[in-house]
Amino acid sequence: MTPLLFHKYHGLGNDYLVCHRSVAEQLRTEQIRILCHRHYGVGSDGLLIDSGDLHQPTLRIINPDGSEAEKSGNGLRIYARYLFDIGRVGHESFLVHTAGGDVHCRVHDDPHQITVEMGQANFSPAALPALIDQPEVLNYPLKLADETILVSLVSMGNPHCVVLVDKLDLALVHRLGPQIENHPVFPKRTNVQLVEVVDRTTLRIGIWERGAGFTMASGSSSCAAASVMRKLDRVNNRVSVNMPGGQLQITFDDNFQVSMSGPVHKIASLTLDEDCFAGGKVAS
Ligand SMILES: N[C@@H](CCC[C@H](N)C(=O)O)C(=O)O
Repeated sequence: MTPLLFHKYHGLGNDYLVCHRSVAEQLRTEQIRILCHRHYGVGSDGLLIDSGDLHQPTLRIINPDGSEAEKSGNGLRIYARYLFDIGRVGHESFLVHTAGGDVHCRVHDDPHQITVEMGQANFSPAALPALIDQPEVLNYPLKLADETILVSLVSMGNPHCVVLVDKLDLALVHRLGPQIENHPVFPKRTNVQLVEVVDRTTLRIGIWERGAGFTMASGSSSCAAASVMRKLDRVNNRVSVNMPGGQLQITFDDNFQVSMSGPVHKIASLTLDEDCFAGGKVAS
């Protein structure tokens, strides 16, 4: 049996455990839930699985509820830094395969700083998917249990539902997040962002992640929120996105190709004790 070796990193407080495919293959979904649990396990906002392919880095992203995500912005920055730390890449730009599309990553001279070319923001609801028969969904009235809110949809390779608010209130993120995440219009659920426009170069966002809940930061959410605000002409093509965990820089070209830059820090390398899986059961 391969030792259960993990490497823990965070990007602005959005924390992930990274492991090799041979380690992940030993884990059942229920065990991943325990591993990511903050009391029964090591605790993380998800698991990043490295294919170990020396020629073509390939990343799988597992949410803490055991579901699989197509893409993750902070996950990609962390994966890039992990590949740098183990000597598989240097400072040159390199390609990573994800289920949500190929991206280019670059570790800066200061290896805490990483840029990911996240690909093109896709405003078609079919891309999320969302069951709304329109070419694009901007400020669409979505009916919730007790209210109707205006939402805008975008796929960054993974699904996002963006809600523009006058003033960001994190309690509202906790109240609306799970309702929107699990709304029947989203057959594969969705990530959710509440967005306050501070000015044409600055956003504040609160995030509710699919399969993870409230998180301190999210890279794909920052790209999604900035893309929708760009589409609505509320921001310029360079935007600072502020989250409870800190700030990411997002830039666009004229075709909505999105670039994201921000920090990553390593927390620890650790070997999991199998006893971890004997002591807890996490609700699915
Ligand atoms: N934290 C991530 C997003 C992770 C995946 C997401 N929960 C999903 O299910 O799509 C980020 O930084 O982008």
